[in-house]
Amino acid sequence: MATVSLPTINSSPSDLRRPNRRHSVMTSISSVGLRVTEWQGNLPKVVLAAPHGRLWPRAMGNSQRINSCFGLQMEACANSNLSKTSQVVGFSAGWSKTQSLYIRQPANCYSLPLGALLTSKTQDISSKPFTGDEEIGVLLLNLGGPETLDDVQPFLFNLFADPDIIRLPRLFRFLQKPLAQLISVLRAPKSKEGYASIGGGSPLRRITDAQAEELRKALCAKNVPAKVYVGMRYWHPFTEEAIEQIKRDGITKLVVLPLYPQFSISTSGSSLRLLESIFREDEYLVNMQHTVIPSWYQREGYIKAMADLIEKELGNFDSPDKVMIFFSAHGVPLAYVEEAGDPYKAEMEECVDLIMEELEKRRITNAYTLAYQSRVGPVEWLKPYTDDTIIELGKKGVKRLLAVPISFVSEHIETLEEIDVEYKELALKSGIQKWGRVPALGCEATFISDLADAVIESLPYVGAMAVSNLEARQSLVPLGSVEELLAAYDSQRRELPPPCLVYWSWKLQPARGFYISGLYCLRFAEWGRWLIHGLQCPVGGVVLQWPTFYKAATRSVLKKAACPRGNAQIQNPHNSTKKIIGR
Ligand SMILES: C=CC1=C(C)c2cc3[nH]c(cc4nc(cc5[nH]c(cc1n2)c(C)c5CCC(=O)O)C(CCC(=O)O)=C4C)c(C)c3C=C
Ligand SMILES: [Fe+2]
Repeated sequence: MATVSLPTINSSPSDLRRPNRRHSVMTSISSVGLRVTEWQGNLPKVVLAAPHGRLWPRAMGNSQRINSCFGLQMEACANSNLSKTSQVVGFSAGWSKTQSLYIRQPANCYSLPLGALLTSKTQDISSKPFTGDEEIGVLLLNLGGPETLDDVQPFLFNLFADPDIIRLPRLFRFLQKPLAQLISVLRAPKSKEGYASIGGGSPLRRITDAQAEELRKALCAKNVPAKVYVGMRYWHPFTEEAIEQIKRDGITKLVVLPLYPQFSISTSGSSLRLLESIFREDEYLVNMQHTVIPSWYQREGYIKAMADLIEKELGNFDSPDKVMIFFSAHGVPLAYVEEAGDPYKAEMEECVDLIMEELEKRRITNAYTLAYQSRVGPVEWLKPYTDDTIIELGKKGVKRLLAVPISFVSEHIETLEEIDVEYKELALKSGIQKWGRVPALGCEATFISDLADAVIESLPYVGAMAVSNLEARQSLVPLGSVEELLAAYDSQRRELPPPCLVYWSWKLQPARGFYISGLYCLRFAEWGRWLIHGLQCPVGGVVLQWPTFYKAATRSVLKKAACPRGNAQIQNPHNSTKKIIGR
């Protein structure tokens, strides 16, 4: 349990007009899924992202999920008189692989009163036009794609230069750009072939621009005039360009909406980290009120829109009920999920469950499966792989397959080339007789309207004061400012079991009498990496960073001590003092 101090927030009309960084921090605290569970004296104890029902095997399904919904509900009721001023927040951020960062409203809770709140909240807000001094902006974050074949290599360079895509140990970060240059040059020919086969470039910019325009119209129709911006991570229009435009337009309230339904460190996480660094350096942005909708795969509108598309495509098969529904998600390296705690896999599995539940309500009970595509490089990625699964299904005698791209809402190279060409060919070779593919959502009306609702529901929390109505807060989509979102994300990694003892002494006497002795300090750092934070050097007092040298040894010692993911108690070999390293 760690505590952080938060500034006291006093609300006044001028505070509301003039955005204040502290407000933004407070908003995010309320938005990322922190909530008061009990009172310590007159201070609320706020717990981050309580466990919620997810990933129950479908056979266990509904009853257990509903229990967890009631858990949320009961807490909400018990604490509905939350103070407007919070000064100390205790983080108790238990994290497991199947937990996600944010409190969310499982879709099958919509029939509960909490769900009713969600709907009425949206209506309340949208019936009042947003007028006055506020300039509302929505920033859509996306990956970006090369528009011509000449763009392919520099696009790939930008992608591989991102430390959230190729995650090097800190000591080797200086190699990031040379490595990105090398990999991008080596990969460019293969990628160019792919882009050439889909018309010479990625359609992503065109589609995302169209989505932005449709979202603007949908917001306007719901009485919320807003400007909608597109910020791409690896190609034009870059996020930095979008931010410049946001400043020129004098936006005072910004909703950040990644166009990835599920959160991953490598996609939304990377874009948010970039935003965090841009925000930090810019006076205007530091003071601009903002909030983030980190993932939205569980929204009813999105789930229904996906189910509509699947239902429609099933209709194109001769025996729709005999079709295997094949969800294919973009993969990530396994270490992202297993070591870095990326919620991507858990969110993906829950998303598939929710879509299948929606289909079941429509009496569509087809067999289905989920696999991961598009792996790059030599490391292990999330399994099962799409290609292996197709071959296996063919062997098992499956004859009809409907591919559903699930991690992305626009057509792009991985739907148009990888699924439509490569996987289809593989499927036909493997014995599948009829192949179909669900289109990406694009500008589908139900989907855009739901995105607009998500934005509208988030508006009261953009730079708002601490929220007094916890139930209302919980009925919203999960939100948070970039800064706090990431802080919460990181803090969860550091919630560790009790410490165990680790002792090392290390001596090195290289040439020229240079003498380093004593491993001094070891800690379990963010992203699940073991980092050694310094080697004491009696000669000259130099502190060296040595992240990888002891990694394997550390693991094995901690494993022996039955503390495989615990924090460590370090004994200084020079003076026998002990130090608990961790949070
Ligand atoms: C949820 C979506 C995505 C995740 C997760 C993701 C992770 C991820 N991707 C790479 C490497 C590449 N991705 C490439 C293209 C690409 N990736 C996504 C989405 C996700 N990536 C999209 C939508 C696109 C296509 C954009 C377009 O131009 O249409 C590419 C380039 C294409 C190619 O050469 O295959 C690479 C490379 C990694 C390493 C990664 C996780 C660590
Ligand atoms: Fe990718």
